[in-house]
Amino acid sequence: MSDVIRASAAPKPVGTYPHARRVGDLLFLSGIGPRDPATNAIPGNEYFADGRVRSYDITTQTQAVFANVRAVLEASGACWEDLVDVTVYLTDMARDFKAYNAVWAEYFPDIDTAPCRTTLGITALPTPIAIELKCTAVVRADNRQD
Ligand SMILES: O=C(O)C/C=C/C(=O)C(=O)O
Repeated sequence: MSDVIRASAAPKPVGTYPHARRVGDLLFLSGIGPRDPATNAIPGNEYFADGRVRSYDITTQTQAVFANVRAVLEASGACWEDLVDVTVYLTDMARDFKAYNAVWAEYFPDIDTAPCRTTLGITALPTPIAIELKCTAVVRADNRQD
């Protein structure tokens, strides 16, 4: 038995999958990117006239994806500190790792409370984004809403 989470403050999924599923204390988030929840625009992207991405700002996208993760956590009755495992997908590891890693350090300054992390370089994501996160959280007992 699991609870389906739909987060109104997070970008609409691009397919038939929920923002998250809660199974007991475990919370599994779907992969999520930096799309703006209100406009669906991708922050930090600039485009050619034909719609291809001309340039992007990985710092802006990393901050935006963290905001989206936070929105899903909050809609699930969880919080930032509940994150235990994060897989990060980057479409250009060589270009973007350093800047993304610096934003990560701002959001998770303390190694003793930061979630586990794995960063993977991949060739493409379903929308023209440069970063996507796949997160798992354990909702603390004093934070549970049921
Ligand atoms: O949220 C996005 O912009 C793109 C992410 C999509 C997926 O993770 C997916 O379709 O599985």
